[in-house]
Amino acid sequence: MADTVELPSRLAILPFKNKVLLPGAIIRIRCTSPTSVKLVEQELWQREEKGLIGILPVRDAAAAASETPTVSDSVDQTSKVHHGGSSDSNTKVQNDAVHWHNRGVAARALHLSRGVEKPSGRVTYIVVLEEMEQVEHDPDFIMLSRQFKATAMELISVLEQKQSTGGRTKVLLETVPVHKLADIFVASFEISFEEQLSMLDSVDAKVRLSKATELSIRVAEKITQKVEGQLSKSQKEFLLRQQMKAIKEELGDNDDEEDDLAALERKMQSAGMPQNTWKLALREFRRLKKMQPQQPGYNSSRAYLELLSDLPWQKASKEHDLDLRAAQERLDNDHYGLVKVKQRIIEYLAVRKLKPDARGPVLCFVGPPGVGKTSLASSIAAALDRKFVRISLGGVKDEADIRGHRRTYIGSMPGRLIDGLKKVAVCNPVMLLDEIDKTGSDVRGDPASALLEVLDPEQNKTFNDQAQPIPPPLLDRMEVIELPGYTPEEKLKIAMRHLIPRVLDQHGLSSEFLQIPKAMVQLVIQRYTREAGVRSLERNLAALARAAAVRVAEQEQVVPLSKGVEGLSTPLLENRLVDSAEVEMEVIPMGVNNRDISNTFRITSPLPPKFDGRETAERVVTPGICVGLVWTTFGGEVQFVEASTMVGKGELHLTGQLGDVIKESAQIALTWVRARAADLKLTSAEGINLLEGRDIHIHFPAGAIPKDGPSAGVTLVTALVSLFSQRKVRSDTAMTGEMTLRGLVLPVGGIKDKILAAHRYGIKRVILPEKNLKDLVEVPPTVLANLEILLAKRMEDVLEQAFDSGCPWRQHSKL
Ligand SMILES: Nc1ncnc2c1ncn2[C@@H]1O[C@H](COP(=O)(O)OP(=O)(O)OP(=O)(O)O)[C@@H](O)[C@H]1O
Repeated sequence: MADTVELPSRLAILPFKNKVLLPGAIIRIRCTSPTSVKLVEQELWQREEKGLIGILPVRDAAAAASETPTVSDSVDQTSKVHHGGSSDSNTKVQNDAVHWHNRGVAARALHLSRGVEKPSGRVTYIVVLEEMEQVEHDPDFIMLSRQFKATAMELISVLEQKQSTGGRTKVLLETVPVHKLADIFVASFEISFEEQLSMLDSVDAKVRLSKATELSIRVAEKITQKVEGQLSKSQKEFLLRQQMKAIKEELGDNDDEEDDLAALERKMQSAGMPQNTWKLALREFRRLKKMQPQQPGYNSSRAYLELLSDLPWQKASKEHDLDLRAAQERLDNDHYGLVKVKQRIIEYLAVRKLKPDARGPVLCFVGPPGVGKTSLASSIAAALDRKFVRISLGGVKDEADIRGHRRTYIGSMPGRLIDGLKKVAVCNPVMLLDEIDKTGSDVRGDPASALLEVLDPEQNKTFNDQAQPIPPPLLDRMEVIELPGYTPEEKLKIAMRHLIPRVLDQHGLSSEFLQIPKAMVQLVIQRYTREAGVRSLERNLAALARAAAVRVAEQEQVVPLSKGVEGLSTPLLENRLVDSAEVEMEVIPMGVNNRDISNTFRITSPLPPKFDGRETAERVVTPGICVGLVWTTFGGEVQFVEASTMVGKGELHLTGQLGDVIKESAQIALTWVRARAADLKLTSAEGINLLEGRDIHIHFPAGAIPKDGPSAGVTLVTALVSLFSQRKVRSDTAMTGEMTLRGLVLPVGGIKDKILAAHRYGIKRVILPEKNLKDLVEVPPTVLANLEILLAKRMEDVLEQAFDSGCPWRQHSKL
């Protein structure tokens, strides 16, 4: 820092061409003109102590041309002016043409060196000058200085991001008195001559400080603009923040950022994090406090801490003493049937009651849609008096969706499980991970492995699964509970006891207003739905309720109506069922304005029902078509197989959504039939051997359900034999089973579901592998009573049963 010195009343003036020595700055100049050399010699060189000199800017001729008379080329002249005076350049200068600025600074020579140019022998001086300045003690000045220092720090950070120049400048910040920094900074900026002059003209150091702050912000902005893309946005933000900060400080407002951080800290403290998490959070918080909001990582660090504070570390649903009877009642009230499943749940609850900290099982519900997997999970939650959260994993391909992103990743988000916990806001919910089988894996990692970690440790979770491949190690951690499809009788009971009351309630109706008779529900089940679960049934019932709601609402407005009013017999339910129906419904008396306004009515829709039990008969009209029973993600399904043939090279073509296993089965079937072609004497109506020089095309037409699995073997052979022998298979018969190349019929899975499907389609006869006999115990007797079950050991047995007149094989072969 320059010492404070008494300035002499007269000072020699050195002109400074197009440059300004700003207060606080240090500058190195080279004096070459005879006048300035003389001045330096007199005023500085020949003195013993460090000399003082005045520095006054002068305008270059070109720069001044537009506004002032031409100045001499050589402005390197000296003049004597009163220090600090605002002497008028027009009156005091020797040469009128020179455009002297009216304000300058007093400078002290820090260093002098003399040189002699060769060969001219001209003497030159190099002078290092420092502006002399008085130290201020004004509190406002000190405040402004500090404010400037903060801005300077920010500017340095911006510079650091651009280039690594921070080190030296930072040292400057530490060592140079704050009030001088402004001048030094401004002196180093690339600003216009005019701006420099304006700085110089600000004699008041406080004004200079404010100007310097402003300039620093502008310079930072300029740099920011130069820095490409995304950075510019964050830095602009920073600049705005700085400006806001400066304004706030000016107004004496509290700093927002600090307030925010203080609030975050309070939130963290009250979140009740466990010790190790708390330590981690605290470390992160300290890091955050040191960061500038525009700094990369600030936002993600903050979001992370916010999330940690938001998680329900301590908040739990209160655990009541488990009342097993009440839990059983609850499960029974919510769900019809599902005896085994409910029993398993009660067992689990009993174990929990005896050993509350026991590691609970992860239950994995497997079954077709609409069989109550989700609602059962929510019942478990209700029975446990806990909150319920359903997390859909369908379509998750990225491990980060489960595990969460790395915190430092831009736009990072917590995983779905943590997100679920945050939403449910308690730490002990019943969590349903829905559609776990629908997760896939790709380059972004394997969600299943992340799930494995999640499910392995102490947590009790309920799992919803639709029986597509789940990696074995993951499946290993779960207890699989199957929920098969329902029989029509079970569906009827579910509808009467559960679905109808719920649907009515959802539509603002009650059984007082609307009664849907049993026969009608049966009709809906048989003719309008063909599903393993009850979702479509529920939708149809809801459609009826909506129709009734409209009518009830209309009646409320258009009263009074007497009994038997014609208006009510209009096609109320037309188009209300999924595809309309011929149904009867009763709206029983209800009171509106104390009057009975309703009655019974009948609706007849001209539209045919969706399913009428004739479908299989209609489809199995030509040879080559056969009815198979398959297992898909929708439970058991009836599947039509169509085989046809055309001239070709004996190739096999398969179409439909098929898996590899079915393709293999088709190859085996064809090989088997070919091997027996001679015995079968398979010829077309025209007497051509159908296997010679012909391509075979097999198509699986129904729906867009991907089919895989081996259970189509016998169906494929039957379809081929039917095609080649040109004989129709029985349309009331469906079959399932795999077979070997030698014709042995092998058992297959999903028998119960397949039989339920056959029953839904109105099929009367089912051909099963003999070894599947044991599976029939699972099939409800009401369903079995309506079916003829035929057991097959060899392929010939199947063929024997599939055709009206016995096996074409037997007719043709000697076997
Ligand atoms: N046994 C039952 N008793 C009473 N209601 C049932 C029963 N089974 C299913 N439901 C009802 O059927 C509807 C569909 O069930 P839910 O949504 O739980 O099926 P889901 O098996 O989870 O289907 P998805 O696999 O497609 O999610 C729900 O309203 C549910 O309450």
